[in-house]
Amino acid sequence: QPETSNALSRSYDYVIVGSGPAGLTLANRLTEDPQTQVLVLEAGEARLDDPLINIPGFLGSTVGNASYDWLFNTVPQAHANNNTFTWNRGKVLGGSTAINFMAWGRPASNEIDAIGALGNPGWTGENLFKYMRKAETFTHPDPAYAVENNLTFIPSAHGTSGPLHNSFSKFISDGQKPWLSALDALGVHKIEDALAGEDVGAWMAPAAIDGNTVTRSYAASAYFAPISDRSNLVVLTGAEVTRIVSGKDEENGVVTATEVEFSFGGQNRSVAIKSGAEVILSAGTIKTPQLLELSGIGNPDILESLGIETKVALLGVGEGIIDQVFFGVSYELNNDSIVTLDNLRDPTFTAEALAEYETNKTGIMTLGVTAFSLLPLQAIVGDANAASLIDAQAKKVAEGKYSTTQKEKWDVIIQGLREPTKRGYIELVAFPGFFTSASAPQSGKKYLTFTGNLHFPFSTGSIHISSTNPHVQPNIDPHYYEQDFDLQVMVGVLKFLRKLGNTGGFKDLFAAETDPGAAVQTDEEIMDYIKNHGGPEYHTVGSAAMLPREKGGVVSPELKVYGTSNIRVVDFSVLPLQISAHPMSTLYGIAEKAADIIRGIVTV
Ligand SMILES: Cc1cc2nc3c(=O)[nH]c(=O)nc-3n(C[C@H](O)[C@H](O)[C@H](O)COP(=O)(O)OP(=O)(O)OC[C@H]3O[C@@H](n4cnc5c(N)ncnc54)[C@H](O)[C@@H]3O)c2cc1C
Repeated sequence: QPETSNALSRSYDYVIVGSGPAGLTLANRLTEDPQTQVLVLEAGEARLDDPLINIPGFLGSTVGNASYDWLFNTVPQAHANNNTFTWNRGKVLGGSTAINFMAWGRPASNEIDAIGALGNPGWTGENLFKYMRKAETFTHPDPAYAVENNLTFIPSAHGTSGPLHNSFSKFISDGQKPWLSALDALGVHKIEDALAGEDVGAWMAPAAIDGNTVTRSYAASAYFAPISDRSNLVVLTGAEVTRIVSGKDEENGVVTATEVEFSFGGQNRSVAIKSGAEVILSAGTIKTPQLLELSGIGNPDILESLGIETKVALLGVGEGIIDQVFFGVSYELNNDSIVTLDNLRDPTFTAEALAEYETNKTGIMTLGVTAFSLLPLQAIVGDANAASLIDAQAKKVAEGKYSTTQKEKWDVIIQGLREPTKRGYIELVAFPGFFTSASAPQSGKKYLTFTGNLHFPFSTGSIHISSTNPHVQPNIDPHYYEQDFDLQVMVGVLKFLRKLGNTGGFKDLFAAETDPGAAVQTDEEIMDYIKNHGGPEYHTVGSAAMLPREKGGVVSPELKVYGTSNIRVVDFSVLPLQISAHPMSTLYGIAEKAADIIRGIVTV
């Protein structure tokens, strides 16, 4: 942590807001040139030595803890029984990669091609995969362990020298082991490697765990710690950016950032943006649109109702957000000797597990989630039901009074739904422990939870400021289940998960379904369960979408905010469409690509 006054008396070529996977990737790559001066402003604190972050088995333990988590909330959701939902996000050096579940995945290549086809030249699956590989080093598993656990991979799909390390979990619970065979019995077949460009099927996934140190590999440990002594990089933690100050060229109307304001130690501070320098917003899907609006970039109606002068009228800021949702079905295991995360509710067990981890780097404290699958809708509800659901939704989209851009985005989902071998739609995961919320786990019992994750919801919402106070969170309104299609699909998913729980090795392992439990049977009861006990998957996109300006875009394919000369957005808010995978790998790839665009190594 540098002396603040020293840090602020220097002049910078890039001021990066937020130290998540995008912010720190950029900071690392841009400071490879010793002449380039970079400042990162991060609202959270650095916790590089924190065992709750670093030890994989503690996954989930910091979620909900205000020392690590922004703890945002949605507004009441009209189509989800008026419930509000907590949106957890990392407020710490490394952003959400410090608190996340470490699942390492990639979308199908054709999903990125579809984003390019919306009007973003240069954004293709092939090109972005190159950057995703650049970001990572994949440690091969021990061959015998790989055979025993069906851990397969295609070497060419993985990076060999990037900062972010990933590997297969060294611990797989016996509760998860029937995964591939039970899904196979239901017609969902194993694929060799879901990171190689096609991801429909079932697989055992790697996690963002360093294969050598067996610790979480995340933005701060991977992209910051190894280069923290670069004299041309300053990272200021506990610095919450509140606004970008800008000037406007009267002749061409282009806006140029001149200053970034932030609060630090209870005081208002600012850093000047010198001529030719840039501000890069990497504050994540919630805070990035908030900062744009507070800085006068957004919908004039919203800005002016709060007395904010409009610098750039961009109607797309905070619009078109898409949030993936999930719910769980939990089962009590009939064999108490199976080790799951439930064991960690027992302090004696945890102490022993930690000792084993410290000594041997084995046992449950090395755990990553591992058992994944991605299914087309047809595999969930059958061909005929899928066809009639899709046809009805396609008709609704074609005939509805929606904007042309909205229809174009939804048409991409519909086309994907009609190509079940190319595009997955629902992710299923086997989580080794109790991971539902309708009831509480019982002491001494072990559980396995299946999650059903809707990766391409039609429901689309917004994030906008409701106050000029930067410390007041914006109104987050994802419009969960506004499109009834999403809910109908999720009902089918719950029924499918129950079928899975009654299949093969799982049937023999499960004593009883805990949540939702036998009392929940009719479609109405299932819908209520999903609305009351499902929740966000923490993967929101779209609040500063990369699209042509006339389509409601906020940033260009170079990730430059339209109407500005020196403000970019590089984070998950730029994606105009959802992807089928957990975001991290894609995000590191986007930031690696952005670094090359910014340095002029590639044009897009
Ligand atoms: C609980 C949870 C579990 C997840 N599990 C997985 C998983 O298993 N696999 C996976 O791939 N992805 C997972 N994700 C998602 C993944 O971590 C995020 O998609 C990704 O980190 C988003 O990156 P980002 O840079 O857009 O934002 P973030 O990672 O959220 O980073 C934004 C950073 O900006 C900072 N910031 C925000 N506002 C300001 C401000 N005004 N001033 C200064 N700093 C600011 C924040 O504190 C934060 O450090 C999970 C996320 C969560 C929350």
